[in-house]
Amino acid sequence: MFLLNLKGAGKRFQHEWIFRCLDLELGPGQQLAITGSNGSGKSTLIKCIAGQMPLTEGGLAYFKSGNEVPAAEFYRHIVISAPYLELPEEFTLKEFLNFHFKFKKIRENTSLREFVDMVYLEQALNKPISYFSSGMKQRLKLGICFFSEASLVLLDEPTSNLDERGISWYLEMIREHTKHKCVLIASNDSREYGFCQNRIRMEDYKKKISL
Ligand SMILES: Nc1ncnc2c1ncn2[C@@H]1O[C@H](COP(=O)(O)OP(=O)(O)OP(=O)(O)O)[C@@H](O)[C@H]1O
Repeated sequence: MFLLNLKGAGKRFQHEWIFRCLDLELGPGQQLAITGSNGSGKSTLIKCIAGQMPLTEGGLAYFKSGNEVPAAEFYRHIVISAPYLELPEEFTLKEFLNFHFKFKKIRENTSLREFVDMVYLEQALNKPISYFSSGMKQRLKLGICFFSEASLVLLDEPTSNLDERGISWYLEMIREHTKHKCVLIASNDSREYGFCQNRIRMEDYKKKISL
């Protein structure tokens, strides 16, 4: 059993509060859409939850089987796909997958062969990632999220660079492969998050301070 808990969370850059007073509690099988206009702080919140950026105030905690996970161990339970995260371009797909799945276990009963079929990259196994199209890179980033063993899946703009087939594929993957995970989606496109039971708008957590 996994639990993500944010209490009174706030983030400020210099003098500007991006969000404040944000409380969240999410567990397995729950999906949260983080919506808001450009620059409202969706990616900033995702980065804070991923442990890539510290909160300015408030608390962030993960619990696994009732025990709090130490901050230094968060990354073991999290997978993230975001436009600002780069893939190692000099690796071939095969080299990258062998490397990645050394650190994050591939989902039980899934082989590398099945993985590449699922993300329809079977023709690209020996191709350097630098030669991938932007859609191929996006399917790889998302596939890593869907097929790694992790309780918390963070997706920032998940269908960017995907065509209609890719978007249908994304929705099917979400349906079939995230049932018992906690999924957070930062997005402005309702097709990406229409299925989420929980939604927040970043504007509701914006409080500027005057100095
Ligand atoms: N490292 C940083 N230092 C200072 N300001 C930052 C930093 N990162 C983000 N910001 C600012 O925080 C605000 C929120 O940015 P963020 O990227 O989180 O928004 P967003 O909702 O994801 O936007 P978009 O929909 O355009 O992707 C913006 O005003 C941005 O300029």
